Amino acid sequence: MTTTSPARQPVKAGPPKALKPFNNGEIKILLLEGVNATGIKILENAGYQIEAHAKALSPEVLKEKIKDVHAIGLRSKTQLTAEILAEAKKLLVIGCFCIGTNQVDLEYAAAHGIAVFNSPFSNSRSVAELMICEIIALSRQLGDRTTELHQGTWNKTSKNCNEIRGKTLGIVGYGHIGAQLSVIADAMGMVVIFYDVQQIMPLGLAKPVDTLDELLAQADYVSLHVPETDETKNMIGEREVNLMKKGAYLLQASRGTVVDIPAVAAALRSGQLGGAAIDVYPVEPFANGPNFESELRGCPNTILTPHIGGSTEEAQSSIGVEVASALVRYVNNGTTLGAVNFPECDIRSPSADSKTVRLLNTHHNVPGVLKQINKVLSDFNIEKQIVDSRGPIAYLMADINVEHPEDYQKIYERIEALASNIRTRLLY
Ligand SMILES: NC(=O)c1ccc[n+]([C@@H]2O[C@H](COP(=O)([O-])OP(=O)(O)OC[C@H]3O[C@@H](n4cnc5c(N)ncnc54)[C@H](O)[C@@H]3O)[C@@H](O)[C@H]2O)c1
Ligand SMILES: O=C(O)[C@H](O)COP(=O)(O)O
Repeated sequence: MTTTSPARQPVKAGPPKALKPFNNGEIKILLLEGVNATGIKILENAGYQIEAHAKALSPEVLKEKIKDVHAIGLRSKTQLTAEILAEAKKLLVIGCFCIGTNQVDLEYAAAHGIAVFNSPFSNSRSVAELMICEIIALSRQLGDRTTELHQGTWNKTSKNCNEIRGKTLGIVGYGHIGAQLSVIADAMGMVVIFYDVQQIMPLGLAKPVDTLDELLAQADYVSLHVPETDETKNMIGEREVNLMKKGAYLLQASRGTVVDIPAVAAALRSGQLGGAAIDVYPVEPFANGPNFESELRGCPNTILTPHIGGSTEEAQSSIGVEVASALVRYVNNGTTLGAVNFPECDIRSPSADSKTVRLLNTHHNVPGVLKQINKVLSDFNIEKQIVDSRGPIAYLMADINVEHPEDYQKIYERIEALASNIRTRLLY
């Protein structure tokens, strides 16, 4: 006789519980630098109180405004230094509605239990397309021709104007943008080489080179796509420009600190560089207006753009959705997936009919912490728990079954009182 074991029944899960903050009251969020309407809508639908500004705020005004908010959304201009963050006593989370996060003191934020999210690749295609446009524009001296004609000068010439087909593009930093640029340039018949500190799979016919110097010596066009770090500061200066082929072109849309501007301006004026397209600067004006000073102004065949690499409707719209959704997930559920300065944790939502309370605890990553936390929680049934660490900080999410709402305050106070505590939240 054969027996068949009964089919394993899935545990019935009801609709997920919409968790509410126990100790934060109404969530207030400050949005700066024209965060896209797609993001604002998601935050409005979450019921948050929103104050949105089209521009960055001065540090003095920001210091005041940040005191009262639980979340802040910004782009590349707003500098969230330790000094400014020190004023932000209620701040839970920062959303960088862009790729770069160098404008935020990430370590200070993590040490104070503030998670930071960004949009790692929603504007990569926009930047890559601008680079392609500029490679051709530099090769045909379009900037100079259009300026001359606007001034009434007809200057029909083919001197030093070239096709890009068969020319060598050297990409420095083969990440999201560099790789995207590589694919398009390859399809347009360029020879692509790249240099990256990591070993990355080449796309199409692209080939890695071992050193930056090697790339500079071989490329007709050098395009920079590295982040701002101590190592990339002034990565392209007088020495590097002189290693480039005479008449080669430089494209810079990474971060302003990566290029030594006076060295590049001198090379453009001497003819060592045949042209440059620069989108980012060591110091960028605080607001739009006639306020841009640079040695690059007036250099030959030099395209200057005001940090617009990622400024397309498509990029801004998807960044709005991506970052606002991450903020809502963190505030409402405690999920840190995608955080750039926090351990990444997530647990399944409890069902709507449960008596689950979710504990979120950022703590110092030291021995014995979990023993202390679980001592507090041991009076209750822990349904799920996850903890992860990143350097000196750790983050714990725990769903606990709590029968009596009067126990919420007790749990909160006892966890907050632990010496290891950085920040505690309860959602119920
Ligand atoms: N101009 C704009 O509007 C605009 C828009 C988006 C991004 N950016 C900037 O572009 C840069 C690149 O963005 P991404 O999304 O491609 O980043 P990414 O993190 O995907 O890629 C960066 C790459 O650079 C490499 N790298 C780091 N240090 C290096 C070094 N010293 N030498 C060589 N390679 C190094 C990394 O290994 C990585 O592969 C960032 O600084 C970002 O802020 C500017
Ligand atoms: O980091 C980025 O994504 C770019 O520098 C674009 O920044 P922005 O959103 O301030 O234009």
